Amino acid sequence: MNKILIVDDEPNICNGCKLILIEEGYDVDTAMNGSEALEKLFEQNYDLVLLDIRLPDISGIDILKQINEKRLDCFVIIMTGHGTVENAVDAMKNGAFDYITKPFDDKEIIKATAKALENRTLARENKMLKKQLYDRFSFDNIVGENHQIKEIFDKIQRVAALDSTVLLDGESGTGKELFANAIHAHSKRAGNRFLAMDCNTFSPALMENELFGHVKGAFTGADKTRPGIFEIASEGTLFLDEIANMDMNIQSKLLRVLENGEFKAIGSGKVQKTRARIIVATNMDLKKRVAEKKFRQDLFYRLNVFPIYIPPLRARKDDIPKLAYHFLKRFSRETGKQISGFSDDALEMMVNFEWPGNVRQLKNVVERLVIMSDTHQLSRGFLSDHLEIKRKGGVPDIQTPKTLDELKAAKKKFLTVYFGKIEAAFLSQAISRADGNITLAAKNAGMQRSNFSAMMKKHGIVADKSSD
Ligand SMILES: Nc1ncnc2c1ncn2[C@@H]1O[C@H](COP(=O)(O)OP(=O)(O)OP(=O)(O)O)[C@@H](O)[C@H]1O
Repeated sequence: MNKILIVDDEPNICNGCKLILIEEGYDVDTAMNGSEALEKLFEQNYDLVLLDIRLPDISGIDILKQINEKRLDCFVIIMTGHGTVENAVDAMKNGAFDYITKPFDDKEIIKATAKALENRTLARENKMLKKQLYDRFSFDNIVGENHQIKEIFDKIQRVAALDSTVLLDGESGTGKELFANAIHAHSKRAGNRFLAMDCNTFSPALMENELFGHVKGAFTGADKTRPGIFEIASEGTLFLDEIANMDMNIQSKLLRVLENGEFKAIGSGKVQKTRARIIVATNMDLKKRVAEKKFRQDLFYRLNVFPIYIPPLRARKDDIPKLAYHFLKRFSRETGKQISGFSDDALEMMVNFEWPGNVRQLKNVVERLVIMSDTHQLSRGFLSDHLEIKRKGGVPDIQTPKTLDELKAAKKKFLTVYFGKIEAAFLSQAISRADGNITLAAKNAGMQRSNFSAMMKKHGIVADKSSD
């Protein structure tokens, strides 16, 4: 039950308000002067204080200042009988949530109280969400004892507080998105949105639309104005993954955003401003892309203000046992299995494995082991069966390449044929698990709906509109 303190030297007001608010189901206390009010405030926890601005001993403003100083977790509504704007403005400046002018009727006091308490609940939830976000991406949940990872933690802590652009560079699965999230969670933007976008998934036209939005009538089908993520994430953080694949035309638009925060929605002549913090990631050598004229040099310099290199897992083998145990604990908890650990030779095998898919691959292997295991300890034999499946399975029917170009073509074919199949299967499974509800499927898969839909489009998967 919400607890309220009414502070007023007029007994009629104190008792009258008390009766009204008790009727409304609140737990109400009163104080007839400033020192009694402070005594009660320091002793008990109140959700809301209705505070008269003029008291015989201490002014309401001074009490308000004490509430702020002592960081008491309550909202304050100032009651002023003198109705001057100055009093009210002064009170609001000192952190009061609202003010009401005497004389007020029952309805006014009930409405003001309900509004303040509703806002207080929201503020509390927001604080809790911020804390959850912070805990999730706190360094305790990012495993890394290796000195290179510790240096990354240090860099992240330094850069998080600023609004600087960060470039995360590392192979796929090394944790770039996890570190981007950690930067956001440790920044002053933590209470605002973190939006991620994969530049690989979108065609240039879709990408421009997603980033900058469009105005009504900008193209066929644009039946209403829709904001892009630069507008939506203006107070938050925007994570652009696989930046090396960004279309050249969009690269120049991104450069403008980075230089002065300006952009234009598709079909609009109006320049808009964004304050979004930008974090980008790449698993390609951006300098090489610049040399190949596939990436703008000026954009590269703009993005390279604060580069963070995340080494592949094989270059930080000392972290493998810790990571393996971290995931073992997590998946054992999730599946309710009692698995005490890995045998020594299983751990040794893991440490010596190359992990081309980095931490993501290790995580997936441990998840599979936990699901399949019926024993208390995971042995080397069991592990090797599950690593072998990966190695034996899926060797594609591609002739051994003789030149570098053929090797590149083979790699492309391999990715298109095999990874495409995995991507399509992943989408179908997610959609069917969510009974055809695309929004839910995207949410469960940990993706933004727009990214999910773009991936569906790429594979020609059509949504069952009736169920979404
Ligand atoms: N140091 C770590 N501690 C705990 N979990 C980690 C760590 N590094 C990565 N992971 C986990 O591994 C998975 C892959 O990480 P993430 O998606 O951040 O990689 P990425 O580099 O962004 O990959 P990609 O380039 O393919 O997008 C995620 O589930 C992430 O939570």
